[in-house]
Amino acid sequence: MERIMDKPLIGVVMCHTVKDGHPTWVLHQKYLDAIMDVGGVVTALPHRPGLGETISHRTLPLLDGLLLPGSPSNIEPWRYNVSGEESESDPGRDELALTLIPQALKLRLPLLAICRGMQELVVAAGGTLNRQLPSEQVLHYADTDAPLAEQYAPAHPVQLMADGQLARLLGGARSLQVNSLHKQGIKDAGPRLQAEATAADGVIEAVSIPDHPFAIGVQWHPEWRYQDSDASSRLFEAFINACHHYRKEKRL
Ligand SMILES: N[C@@H](CCC(=O)NCCCC(=O)O)C(=O)O
Repeated sequence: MERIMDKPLIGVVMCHTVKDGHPTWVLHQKYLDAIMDVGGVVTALPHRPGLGETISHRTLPLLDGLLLPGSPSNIEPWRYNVSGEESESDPGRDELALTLIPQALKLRLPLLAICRGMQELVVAAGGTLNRQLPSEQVLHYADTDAPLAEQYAPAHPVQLMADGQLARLLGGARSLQVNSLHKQGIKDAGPRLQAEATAADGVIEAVSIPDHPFAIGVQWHPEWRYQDSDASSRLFEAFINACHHYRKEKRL
């Protein structure tokens, strides 16, 4: 039987919002359930502008993995050298995520980045975002008034790169139907990232850092009813396996 101390500890970056006038931390339970179901334990990472570096340095040594979840908020465009205002921002999250990611990459700490999280991985790795994806060829954004099951239903296919990390991890799959709840997306993945999946309009929908044990970002939401999808289950299991491995190596 697995001992308590053998379970990998996964840090999950929180989202900040204002609810009924109260500054509030939010995180959909589905992200935490997926991690705990496959054998991890989670610790929430709230943040504050100005404290990103400190939080990063104090928490990373304790972690065996990092999950960057989705969020309705957007990364402020100045973070990738684009001018303009961002009305749906979460500056503390930008700061923490963009501090944690380079350090996690250096430590070879496993990292799974979902939707906004994948966009953070792109920006941290020197890439840029398209702030408003076109929707003529592929509809990337679901109607937020629709029932959740409809919003998170498979929306379009992505082609997986042959011999890519993701394709390998998904048992050699060549394509995948994915849900789609993002208005922004990758414009230029930058020099460090490997494209792992692409939508029919050419938008890169999944990336990885080559030569890293597990640094994968997906633009879709594998955590949504992950048990019903072989691909999503495999992704979370592979992530936790990498976290187990990291933990073991760290303790040697
Ligand atoms: N705001 C960004 C990122 C989109 C995103 O992360 N959506 C998540 C929706 C809520 C969830 O299920 O966690 C964009 O619009 O591109």
